[in-house]
Amino acid sequence: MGTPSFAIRDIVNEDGAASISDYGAHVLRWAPSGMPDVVWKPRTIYLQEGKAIRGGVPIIFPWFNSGYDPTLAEAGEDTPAKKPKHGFGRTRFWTPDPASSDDAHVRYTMDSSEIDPSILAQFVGNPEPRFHATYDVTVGDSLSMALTVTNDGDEPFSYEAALHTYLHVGDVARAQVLGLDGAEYLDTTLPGFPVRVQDGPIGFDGSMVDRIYLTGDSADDASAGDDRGNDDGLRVRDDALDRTIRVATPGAKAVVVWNPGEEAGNAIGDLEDGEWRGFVCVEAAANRDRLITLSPGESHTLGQVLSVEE
Ligand SMILES: O=P(O)(O)OC[C@H]1O[C@H](O)[C@H](O)[C@@H](O)[C@@H]1O
Repeated sequence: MGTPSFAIRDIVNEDGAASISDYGAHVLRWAPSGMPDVVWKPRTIYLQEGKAIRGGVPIIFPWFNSGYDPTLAEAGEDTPAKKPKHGFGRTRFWTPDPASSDDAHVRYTMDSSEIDPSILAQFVGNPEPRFHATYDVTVGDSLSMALTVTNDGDEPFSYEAALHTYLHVGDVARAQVLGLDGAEYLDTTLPGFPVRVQDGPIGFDGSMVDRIYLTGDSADDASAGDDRGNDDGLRVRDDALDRTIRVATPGAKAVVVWNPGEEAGNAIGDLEDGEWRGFVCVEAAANRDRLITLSPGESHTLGQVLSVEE
């Protein structure tokens, strides 16, 4: 195998087109044929080892933000901050698997033997986890992403994960996230992350929105058969581009919704002023006390499927 490089793979077929970076196994953009991009990319993409790529679909693994240990939380203690922020999944070169890739599909792998033991020691419940991870991206008129982690060791371990998808919208002020009405969420913009209940669609007024929706096994399950207008599932309505993006989250236990708003958005070093208006992040997640625990030999797949409503 050669030295890892910042290779970018373009997947183009008659139904859609995507670009994927080996660094981070990071989907940089995706659009169904003839449509504006659905997965958002900033005007400039900075590729630098050790730094996360902005936009696209960062893989958050094996902890979210600075990490969360439920045992410590139950004991009333803070989890010591883990580094790097959001885990190492987005700042590693993943290994492409050409034998399992074609003009619609790319597979990447990563093995715990490639990771520094001092970083692995930060896993919840097991300082010496052994695992392999597989990331499958399927490109067409929908985009499917699936992160599968398998416990190859003799002891259980736990991890948090998210597919931190930046969805392109014409103007976030004219966009709404639908399908979470009545769902409980942690408002992580406030001290202590108070639990709130979503009332109606989620809108964006230029202040930061940063929420973890406690949807259960999937957002679709959470909204099944309810009478609050959630029956059509999780989606983003974009009045500026006059379209609706559907977001399925198989294997997720939470959904994170994030837009930094004006002040924090303009302060992000790898974004130009005003670029925060062009996206909303809707993330298939398993984080906080909804993390995933794998027994020896067990696997879990966290997925996200995007499509544009006809
Ligand atoms: O700037 P990043 O490290 O990519 O993090 C961006 C954002 O990710 C998630 O959506 C978190 O909920 C936010 O708290 C965080 O600010």
